Amino acid sequence: MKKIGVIGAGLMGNGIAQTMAMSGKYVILQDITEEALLKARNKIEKSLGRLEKAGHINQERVTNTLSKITTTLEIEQACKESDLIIEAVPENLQLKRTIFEQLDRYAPTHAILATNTSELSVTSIAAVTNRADQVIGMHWFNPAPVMKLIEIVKGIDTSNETVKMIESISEEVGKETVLVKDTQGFVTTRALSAHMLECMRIYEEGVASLEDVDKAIRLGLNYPMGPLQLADYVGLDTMLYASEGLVEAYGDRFRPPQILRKLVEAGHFGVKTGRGFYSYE
Ligand SMILES: CCCCCCCCCCCCCC(=O)CC(=O)SCCNC(=O)CCNC(=O)[C@H](O)C(C)(C)COP(=O)(O)OP(=O)(O)OC[C@H]1O[C@@H](n2cnc3c(N)ncnc32)[C@H](O)[C@@H]1OP(=O)(O)O
Ligand SMILES: NC(=O)C1=CN([C@@H]2O[C@H](COP(=O)(O)OP(=O)(O)OC[C@H]3O[C@@H](n4cnc5c(N)ncnc54)[C@H](O)[C@@H]3O)[C@@H](O)[C@H]2O)C=CC1
Repeated sequence: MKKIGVIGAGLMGNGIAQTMAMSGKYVILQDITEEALLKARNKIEKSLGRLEKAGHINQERVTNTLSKITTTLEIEQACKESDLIIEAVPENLQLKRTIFEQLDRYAPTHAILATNTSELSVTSIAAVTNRADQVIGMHWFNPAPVMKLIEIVKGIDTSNETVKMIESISEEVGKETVLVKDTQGFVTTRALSAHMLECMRIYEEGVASLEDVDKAIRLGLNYPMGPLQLADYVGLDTMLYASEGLVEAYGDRFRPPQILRKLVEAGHFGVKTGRGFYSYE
């Protein structure tokens, strides 16, 4: 697999594009606005700069990586020569199904179509294509260039060959994998949601301040980030979208707390909008 199409250039799409390009893949990154593509390129440059400053890569690798990434507003363009297409648009089943219809139409017949969904049904997304055996969940973690895992989700019709190909390319780009069944929230989103939800409720009930809930989990349980800080980092909009599917599958235990709903209603999505649980302005 040499050419990778990435659909959606947001938080995850730009990190996935960067990771692939750093491993020598040619990447074509697609989004619906020039602004999103520009922002993505800036984020990639910043992230590469960080890695260079930390001594992990040299200037030549930065230049080389950037030269491997092109951008487009046309989904057909992102598909037509790609061996693997990774979708990273917002967490909405209908939107993803519409995108996959197009991926199936424009991608070469050999291409694998992967979704970065956090919890939606890979089987349902695959069902709109004529190549369900070549559709798979490839669930990355934020920040994609740094996090070590890819959670591979095998839909009902995903072939073993497709799983092997995705295991192989994940390893090639420096990631470890786990293989999971196509169930709502897989392993990681289900586990993370339960943890985050309880922490939000603890904060909402006034048991401790925002900072102290985060500090307790960070220092007491040795997590790299506090849960509310992590929620802002992931994006509160994405979390709320993800909660809808989890509530449908598992009921009230995943019902989002009022605080999350209100922040999203106010347009405070976390780091990406400058305000969430915390302020970043
Ligand atoms: C509750 C509501 C209802 C229930 C529903 C909830 C649904 C929840 C659904 C969630 C759905 C979406 C999430 C998902 O699908 C999966 C995820 O991605 S979950 C999030 C996973 N990520 C984490 O948990 C991150 C945790 N944080 C960390 O690991 C670290 O804090 C982090 C690596 C981000 C930063 O490290 P830190 O030590 O804190 O800071 P440094 O600045 O020192 O960085 C360390 C190291 O890493 C390099 N680096 C960091 N970021 C980048 C980057 N973007 N690009 C390049 N490099 C980066 C940095 O340079 C440092 O390198 P050194 O070599 O150590 O210098
Ligand atoms: N935020 C996170 O930490 C993680 C998110 N995910 C999943 O990755 C996917 C994307 O999430 P984020 O990158 O956080 O979202 P985001 O909101 O940062 O980015 C989504 C991007 O998709 C673009 N987009 C919207 N409609 C589109 C269309 N029709 N065609 C092409 N592009 C379109 C948007 O303009 C935006 O740039 C979701 O499924 C999410 O659940 C998975 C792992 C971690």
